[in-house]
Amino acid sequence: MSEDTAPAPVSTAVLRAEGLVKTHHGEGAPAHAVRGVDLSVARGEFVAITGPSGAGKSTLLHLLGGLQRPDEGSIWLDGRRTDAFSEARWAVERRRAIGIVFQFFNLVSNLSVADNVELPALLAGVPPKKARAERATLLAELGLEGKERSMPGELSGGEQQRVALARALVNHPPLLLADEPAGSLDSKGTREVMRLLSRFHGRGQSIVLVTHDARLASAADRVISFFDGRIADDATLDGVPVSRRSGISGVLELRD
Ligand SMILES: Nc1ncnc2c1ncn2[C@@H]1O[C@H](COP(=O)(O)OP(=O)(O)OP(=O)(O)O)[C@@H](O)[C@H]1O
Repeated sequence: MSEDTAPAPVSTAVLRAEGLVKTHHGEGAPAHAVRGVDLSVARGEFVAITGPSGAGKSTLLHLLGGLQRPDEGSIWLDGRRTDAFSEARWAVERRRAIGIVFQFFNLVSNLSVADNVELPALLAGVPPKKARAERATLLAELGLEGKERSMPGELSGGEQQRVALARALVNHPPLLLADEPAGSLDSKGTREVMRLLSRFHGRGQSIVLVTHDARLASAADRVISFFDGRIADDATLDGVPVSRRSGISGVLELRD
């Protein structure tokens, strides 16, 4: 059996990482952004990762989503080992298994709202008619009916983030990664994002959310405090450390 097809150590985990290390080599001293992270996220779980600026939160999320490569460590996504994937294989995997939303939406500015949402479905091989139907359902659900023909620049920040959410979810990925999704929104937009994340979570969507915002983090059912490249604390919102809940010290086996 190749490493690629070997089963993940915890079969209920939608995401599992072991021994992740990432150092950035830019100008000046190397930045040890992620210094040895073990993490397991159960299917249907909503995990918030908080911590001070520069702690390494975004780097960790980028590693988990294949947007950056770890220097060391292993990642399993929905049962498949992904850390040795090529760029092309990662691109396919992201379309299938991960939705990602960012602070600044990253919509394609010269495509309409409808096309932005349909594009990932079409790229994944979904028939055009089905992609249109998925898009229509999601945009209606997200309160964006009537905006299909708008261009992203014609929408408010909150509306653009809702389009980004629709685009991230159009292929029904097992995992949604969100990096400061309300970071550029006002309080109304923040509440809206929080409500939507909670709603999708309520339907079983697994979510990993990086945020500075304690209000957003409070929508999650587990909060990881990240500090200096490491997990400093990991607890469910009822205050139970995840290691104690699972009966395993260190890391992190979650629910059945
Ligand atoms: N591409 C890069 N090249 C060089 N250094 C980087 C790069 N990306 C991040 N870093 C550095 O790695 C460290 C962790 O950054 P990261 O963005 O992951 O932290 P963060 O916790 O998400 O911070 P913030 O909350 O401010 O976004 C910082 O010291 C940062 O300057």
